[in-house]
Formats: sequence, C-alpha cells, structure tokens
Amino acid sequence: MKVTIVGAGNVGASCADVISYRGIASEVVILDIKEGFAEGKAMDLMQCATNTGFNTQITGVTNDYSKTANSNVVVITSGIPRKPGMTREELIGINAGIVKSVAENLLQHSPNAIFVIVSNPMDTMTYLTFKSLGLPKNRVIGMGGALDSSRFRYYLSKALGKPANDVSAMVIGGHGDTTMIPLTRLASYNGIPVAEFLSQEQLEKVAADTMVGGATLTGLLGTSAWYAPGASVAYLVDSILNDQKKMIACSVFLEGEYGQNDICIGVPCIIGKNGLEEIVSIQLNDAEKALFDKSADAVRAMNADLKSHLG
Ligand SMILES: NC(=O)c1ccc[n+]([C@@H]2O[C@H](COP(=O)([O-])OP(=O)(O)OC[C@H]3O[C@@H](n4cnc5c(N)ncnc54)[C@H](O)[C@@H]3O)[C@@H](O)[C@H]2O)c1
Ligand SMILES: O=C(O)C[C@H](O)C(=O)O
Repeated sequence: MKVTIVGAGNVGASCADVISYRGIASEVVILDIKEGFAEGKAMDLMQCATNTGFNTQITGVTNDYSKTANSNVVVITSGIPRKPGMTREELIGINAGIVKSVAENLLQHSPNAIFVIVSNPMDTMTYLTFKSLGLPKNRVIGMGGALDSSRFRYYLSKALGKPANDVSAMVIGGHGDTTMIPLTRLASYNGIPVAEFLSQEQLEKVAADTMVGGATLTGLLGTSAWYAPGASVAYLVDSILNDQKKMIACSVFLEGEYGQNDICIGVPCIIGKNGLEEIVSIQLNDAEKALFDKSADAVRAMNADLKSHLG
C-alpha cells in the first residue's frame, strides 16, 4: 500500500516516521516544495530502518507529483503552522491556496486516493478540498478529532492518576481553541463514567485544558506540535489501509447528520478501506447539542472566507 504525505515539515515527517516504524504502509512518498528537504527527511528516516527494524520504502521528492502516482491514501500537511498567540484560523489566507493546489495535483496522479487533510484551519481546509475536488464524501477526511481525543484522554489520565490507555473519551466539533467539544459526560475509565472519580471542577479543567491543548504546546515549543499530530494521522491512515473500521472523530461533510448541512466538522466516524464508512449518530444532550451548533456556526463563518478559492 502506498501513502503520499505532502509537506515534509514537522507533522509530515513525524507521520512518515510512525507509518514506517509501525509497518502501516509498504511505500511512503514525502513531497515538499522546498528543494531537497523531503529527500533529506526521507534519507534520515530510511537510516532508522536497521535500528528500528522496518521495511517500508520511504522516498522524498521536491514537487514531483509523478512520484506520488497511484497512492492509496494522500495526506496534506503542507502550509504554515501558527506561532504563539495566534489562532489556527489566522492561517487561512496562506494555507487555502497551498492546500487547494496541492489537492488538485494529488488527484491528477492518484485518482482513486482517499484524502486526509491536516493543514489548518483543518475543518475549513477539509471543506475546501471536498468542494474543489468534487469527490464523494467518503474520500475526504479531516484529521483533528483523533488528536484532540488523545489530548482529552491524556488530561483525564493525569487527573485520574491512571494510564491514558485505560481512558476512553472523544472530542467532537471544530478543531479550534473555542470550537472543540470534549464529551465529558461520555468519557470513562475502564467503562466507569469518569464523573465517579473526578469532581465537576476537575472535569471542567480537563475540558478547558483539552480545548487549548494545541495552543499550550505552541506556547511551549514556539511552533505547533508534531509528535501527537503525526501519530494521530498514522492512526487514521492505519484504520483506512488495514480496514480496521475504528471509530475515530473526523471532520467530514455533513448532509443533515447532527442537524448540520454543507459543512465539514468533527463527528464520530467509522474509518475503513473506503475512508469514511459511516457517521455514527450519538444522542447529544441539550447542552452538547447547543455547543455543537455554536461550533458549526463558527466553522461555517470561516468557510465564508473561501469565496475567492471556490469561485
Ligand atoms: N489537524 C491537526 O490536528 C494539525 C496538527 C498539527 C499541525 N497542523 C497543521 O499542519 C500544518 C503543518 O504543520 P507543520 O508543523 O508540519 O509545519 P512545517 O512548517 O514544519 O511544515 C510544513 C511544510 O509544508 C511545506 N510546504 C509549504 N507549501 C507547500 C506546497 N505548496 N507544496 C508542498 N509543500 C509545501 C513547507 O515547505 C514545510 O516543509 C500547519 O498548517 C499546522 O497548523 C494540523
Ligand atoms: O495547534 C495547532 O495550531 C496545531 C494543531 O492543530 C494542534 O492541535 O496541535
């Protein structure tokens, strides 16, 4: 199976690292616009093979889309990351043009690929890709919820003092500091609701920390995070390539689901060999529903900025 990752920067390279290390794909192509950069990342990663014991073939190319031909999955991480103090939404002006042209190039060479969108603002970039390529909705998937959910589980595990892998929890809604919705009511520690162990105040702090999880890391690192984002993309790609049918919160095009239309936003999805295989409908309570509608309003307002790109 072949995966192309566009953008050999922090997230793209980290994603290639996890995909190869875990043997998720037999072939990975990394493409970047910066001369020699992807080639260097691919060479560095390939020199891990004998020490970590993987057999994936990683190739780096400078803007040569012919090398991406017939990929099963393509991942778009190209574009600029935010700096401390910025929101993801401020990246739209630069990233929209990059994502649109990259997506069109990829489709020309891999007409059957499933598209995974990572560049920010991710929900808007997913909507742009979906609208400009005209693909069926199962083939355009935005990655954000997998990462936000892993952060939610991390913060819950810290509050509980228990391993994150014993915690089950999901974040839906937009992938933004104020738009994501950690589903605290449904989070559990080994099947037991977390509210059995944590106070309302503790749960509110966990949710608040989760929502600004990306901003916190950006403040600490000076640019946005990459290890957990790269691992989250690899997790999603694994579910597609190996038809795992995992339930992962992803940004996908809604046509009435969760009461929304004409928007890409995070909802629980079954992800398998056809990409998005099912949107899972869960019963939100009134408060969660109100948050979801508010989140969708904010994401839709961002999408309005795409007018010049969607003609
Ligand atoms: N959805 C998420 O959960 C999530 C998580 C982390 C980062 N991100 C986003 O992913 C994007 C990348 O982040 P990063 O930290 O890897 O940034 P980075 O600057 O390290 O890497 C971006 C790479 O894209 C390349 N690039 C720019 N224009 C290109 C083009 N037209 N064609 C090919 N390559 C091009 C750059 O040369 C650079 O190497 C950012 O927009 C960031 O906000 C999203
Ligand atoms: O925070 C960012 O800007 C990058 C990414 O969306 C993240 O959540 O790590």
